[in-house]
Order: sequence, then structure tokens, then C-alpha cells
Amino acid sequence: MIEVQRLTKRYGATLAVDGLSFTVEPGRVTGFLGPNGAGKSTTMRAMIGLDRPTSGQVLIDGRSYAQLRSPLREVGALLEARALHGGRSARAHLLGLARSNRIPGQRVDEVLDAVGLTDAADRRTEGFSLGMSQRLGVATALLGDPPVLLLDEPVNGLDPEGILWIRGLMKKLAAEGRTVFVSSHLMSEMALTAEHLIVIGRGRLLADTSVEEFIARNSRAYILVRTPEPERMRAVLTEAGIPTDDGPDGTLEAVGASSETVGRLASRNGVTVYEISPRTASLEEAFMQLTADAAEYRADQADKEVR
Ligand SMILES: Nc1ncnc2c1ncn2[C@@H]1O[C@H](COP(=O)(O)OP(=O)(O)OP(=O)(O)O)[C@@H](O)[C@H]1O
Repeated sequence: MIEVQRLTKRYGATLAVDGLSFTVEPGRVTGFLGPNGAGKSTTMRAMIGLDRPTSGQVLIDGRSYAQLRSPLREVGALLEARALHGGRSARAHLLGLARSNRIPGQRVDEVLDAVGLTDAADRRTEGFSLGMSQRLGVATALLGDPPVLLLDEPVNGLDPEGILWIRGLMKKLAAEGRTVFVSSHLMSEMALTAEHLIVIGRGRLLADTSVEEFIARNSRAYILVRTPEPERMRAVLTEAGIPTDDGPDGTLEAVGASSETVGRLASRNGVTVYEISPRTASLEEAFMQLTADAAEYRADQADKEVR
């Protein structure tokens, strides 16, 4: 379990994290979401003692990172995949870490295999692609077989096969009872991987919720109606007290009614319809709506500055 308690981090005039509190439970993947500059990386760095909080603290299974006796065995982190010693091979990098943390050497082969780097294990890491560096970063995080894992944007640089692999791996690690905390700025990615979400904006907590709840609460539901007689259909719906919006390509969006009701009204009034389907606004839209005021830098702002 990870407990973030009233965490605040200030860099000069910038308040990167602002009194943030939340708990990350074991046994499920928890997604950590926020627009660029929201404070995700700063929070994750504070979790493993790379950043000193201005105030507040983070506890990993009840203790601060500095108090952990064998950190690599207690929390594994993928924070900056590129921070590698380029001249060494992947195997040498992992063996060095294993030795200094009293982890048996055979574990190195196990994690190389787990991340699919066995064939590249003896190549120097400076020639690694971003995807391979990500895989080595994950191997490093897994080396001590820790119960808590922190992954900062692990999907970055991975090809579609790599993305599927990391999603599966995160779910498997959570199913083993581990605490898996993974950051992303893509809601759609988290919807496929995470069970629970922590959403932040400008260093503050915006949502601490299950993915299911988040979708239900934030997405706009409506019935899409495709008809050659939109104005007649609109009149029928309005008459029945169902508000409509204009959808794309001349469609109508009926809000607050079931597809059965809309279908029955169309049939009763002899309106031809080609399609009646329940829709929800995309998760990305819901996320953007939630974080709209918190985004540090937005395209519309950029436009204004250019003009
Ligand atoms: N070392 C630093 N010195 C000064 N400011 C920093 C430092 N690290 C982060 N910041 C600032 O703190 C804020 C939060 O940054 P952080 O990297 O934690 O956000 P993030 O949510 O991880 O963003 P991204 O998705 O862009 O990586 C930003 O305004 C950033 O510019």
C-alpha cells in the first residue's frame, strides 16, 4: 500500500504538488492521471525519495522510503527509462544492481526473460531503442520481486505489441496481490489497464475513483438517432419532453431517454429511422472536461499568445 499524506512540493515559485493525499491499494492497477505538468512525476519521485517534499510525506507499506531496509525488494520503480549507464550491457546493469542489493544472480535471467530481453542481454544499452530501454527499466523494477511497483508512463516508446505486453504484465502483477501504480496522460490507455484512478491537476486531487464510476459520472450519455426526417423526429421527441442536440452529419442526439422510448416514439409517429443507438462521450472527453481548468498549458492559450 502507498499512502500519500498532505504532500506538497514547491520548486521556487512553482507549486508542483499542493497538499495531495490519497492511498494506493494492493491487488489492483491504479492509474495516475493528469495533464502535462500536473505533478505526477514529482509525486512519484517523492515516493521513492528522489524528491524531498516541501511538506507532507509518502509511506510505502507504513514506512517512508528512507526507512526501508532493502528498498529494491520493497518498491520497484520505472521513472526515467533513459537514465542508464550506456557503456554496459543490460545483463551487467542488472547484475550490478542485484549484487549491491544482495539479490541472487539467477534473478537477473528471470527478469530478462520476463521482459523479453534475453536475446539482447549482452548488448550495450546505449544502442537500445526507447522500447528496449523501457523493457530494461521494467526488468530493473522487477529485480527485487517487490510488492509495490511504480511505473511512470511505461507505454512511452513501446510499439503495439509492447503496449499489449505491458498492459498484461501490469494486470498480472496486480493479480499477484502487488500494489501497481502507473501514470499516464491518456485516459483511454488507463481505461484499458487500470481498475482505479487517481486524477490530479495543478498538483491537487481531482478524483479518486474506480474506472467504472469515473466513466459513469463523467461521460455524457445520449441516444444517437439517424433519420432522413430529423426535424419531424425532433418535434416528436420535444413533444414527449425529450431534449435533443444536433449530432454529426445531420443526426440527432436525444438526451435522458432510453433507446426503447425513442424507437417507440418514432414508430408510433411514422418517422423513418436508420439508426437508434446508445452512446457515451469518449473517456478522453470526460478526462479533458474534468481537468479543463487545471491544464497548465492549453492549445487555445497558445493560440492567444501567438496572435
Ligand atoms: N526539478 C524541477 N525544477 C523546477 N520545476 C519543476 C521541476 N520538476 C517539475 N517542475 C515543475 O513542476 C510542475 C509539475 O511537474 P511534473 O513533471 O511533476 O508534472 P507531470 O504531471 O509529471 O507532467 P508530464 O506529464 O508533463 O510529465 C511543472 O510545472 C514543472 O514545470
